[in-house]
Amino acid sequence: MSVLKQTSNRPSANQHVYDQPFFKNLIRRSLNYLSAGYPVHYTGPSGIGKTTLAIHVAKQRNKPVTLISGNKDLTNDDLIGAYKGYSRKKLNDNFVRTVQKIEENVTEDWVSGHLYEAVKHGHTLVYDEFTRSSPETNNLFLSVLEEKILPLYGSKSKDSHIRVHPDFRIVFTSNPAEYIGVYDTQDALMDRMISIPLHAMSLEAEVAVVMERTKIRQKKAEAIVRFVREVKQSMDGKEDFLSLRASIMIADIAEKTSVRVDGRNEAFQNLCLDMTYFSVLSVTKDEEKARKIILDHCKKV
Ligand SMILES: Nc1ncnc2c1ncn2[C@@H]1O[C@H](COP(=O)(O)OP(=O)(O)OP(=O)(O)O)[C@@H](O)[C@H]1O
Repeated sequence: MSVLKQTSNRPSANQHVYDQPFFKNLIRRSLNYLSAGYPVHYTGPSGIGKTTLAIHVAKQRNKPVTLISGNKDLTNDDLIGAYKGYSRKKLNDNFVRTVQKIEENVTEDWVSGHLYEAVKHGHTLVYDEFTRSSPETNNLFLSVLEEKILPLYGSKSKDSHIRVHPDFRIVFTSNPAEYIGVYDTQDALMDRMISIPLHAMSLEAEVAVVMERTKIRQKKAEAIVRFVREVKQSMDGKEDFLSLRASIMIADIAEKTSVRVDGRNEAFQNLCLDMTYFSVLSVTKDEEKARKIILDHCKKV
């Protein structure tokens, strides 16, 4: 689990990607839902920008942002907190030389969980890939969303719960249920959030992201994005294969290692092959065909 705390709302590097009408509208709606008290949930295939968008939206609320990544090992102790470790106090009273009195005090120390802190102090929580955590762990969120309390189950705390701060909000993200390592989402939890399906970005938005992330020039970024999209299209446009990350990696490596972005350049062909071959092969299952598809599209660059 990772936690990110952010108090400032500096304009982020990806600001101009989100200035596009599609994102502007989506971000405005999301902020409205959050301010009305509803959690927002972005769902969609891997690598289309859900986490980046969720963090961007969360930052817009001008409250500290806490990021929790869902995983099967996430426990109530991680979320709520627990008494861990020991503090030991030893008093050696040797005032009278012949008499020795030793007093020992052992206490457990409370370590707050990330959800506890976020709920208590009114953070905006980004719960990334929440369906990778077990449904038992996610049950905690039912009480948080419905009763506005965080129950302190099994924490040995003398309090049974803490109240949710009125500013506390959650932005969830998830991959579709057919992904490996994803649990079925509980209807009760889904019922309490506003789920917005995200699909691949427009060409312009993808080019803007690639330029943002790699500082590559627009023409080269566009050529790379087009190449990846065309390969994807030749696989019936399967959404969850060859994400934006492939374009970012090709552009990044081409920039850092001075590979000329040109379909006739063998080094660029090899780069395109290395970045996409495994994904294409996983769909075609035919090595020759996979190579041909990639090289045919690469040579058009
Ligand atoms: N608006 C943006 N500005 C800059 N980079 C972006 C933007 N959106 C996405 N990216 C980059 O695209 C890549 C994929 O984005 P992200 O991790 O947010 O996708 P995701 O849908 O959450 O993926 P996953 O489901 O695999 O976690 C990352 O490298 C991210 O930094």
